[in-house]
Amino acid sequence: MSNIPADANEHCPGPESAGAGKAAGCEGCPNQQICSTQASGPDPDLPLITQRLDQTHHKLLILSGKGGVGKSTFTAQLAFALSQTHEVGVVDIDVCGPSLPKIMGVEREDVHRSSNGWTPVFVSDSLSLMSIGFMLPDEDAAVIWRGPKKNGIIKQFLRDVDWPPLDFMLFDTPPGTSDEHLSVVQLLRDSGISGAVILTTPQEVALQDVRKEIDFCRKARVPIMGVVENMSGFVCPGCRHESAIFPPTTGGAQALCDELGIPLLGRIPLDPLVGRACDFGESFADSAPTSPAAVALAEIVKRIESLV
Ligand SMILES: Nc1ncnc2c1ncn2[C@@H]1O[C@H](COP(=O)(O)OP(=O)(O)OP(=O)(O)O)[C@@H](O)[C@H]1O
Repeated sequence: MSNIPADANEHCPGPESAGAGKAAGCEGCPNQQICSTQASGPDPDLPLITQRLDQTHHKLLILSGKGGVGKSTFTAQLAFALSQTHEVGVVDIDVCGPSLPKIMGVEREDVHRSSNGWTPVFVSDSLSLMSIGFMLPDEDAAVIWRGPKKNGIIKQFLRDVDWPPLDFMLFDTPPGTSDEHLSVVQLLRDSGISGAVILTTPQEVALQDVRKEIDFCRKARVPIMGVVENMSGFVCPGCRHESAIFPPTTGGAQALCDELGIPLLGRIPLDPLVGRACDFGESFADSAPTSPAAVALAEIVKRIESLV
């Protein structure tokens, strides 16, 4: 069977078999968890998703091991930057903590339905967003859903949304490796994921979790585009002196990337203007184009464009 992972156990029954993840031969296999949580047999909706996304060129997952390292902020700012020259769609699959409507300045918008499906919310002519945040009765409403329901809404975002032709589709994910990650990997199995960008901060505790994300990508066969180190030093807006707020005691993301042979895409400093831009739903490349964070982001955007 061609779709048996290279690192699977010798007696792998096949990731789409009824016994996937549960058969005796699966014991101790590095892919056991991924296989046991997916439904057996190919999802009948995969051809519909592939058809919906056949005008979408590059699909990028934005991942992080820890929460609060700036994944949604980075996704939004990357989307703003790419949309200057490309058509960009963003899918917020952080189902229980959707923050992109606010960070992208469209929190009061509604999703409309037409005969072609749901219309995503347009942040600008070249930037659209789909998030469960648009469907909640109020901004304080909690989404408390188990895996199958999360899988259902992610599927709807891919199968039922009338996405325009896109150069980039970015997926903002929850921290860690959970139901949402497994769902998106399975749902994009046929249409393909171009790569994953992994966000971290310089502390060892965050870097340890990056190793888990890398392991997940390798098991799920998602190409790793590289790592972005966020909150990497603080440049004082007054004297421009750079301080290490989170000192990289073990060498930070650079040492980890060197060890694992993964590109470090760049380092974004802590910058109060970033927090401000998020609170106001703005692009900080527009609101503070000469700030160290905006300059660092621009370099990362160039690297990502060169890697796809
Ligand atoms: N480089 C930065 N400089 C200053 N503030 C930042 C920077 N990056 C992110 N922030 C701030 O850090 C906070 C957390 O960011 P964000 O919500 O993007 O993290 P997250 O990784 O998506 O969190 P979660 O995974 O829990 O959703 C936000 O208030 C954001 O404005």
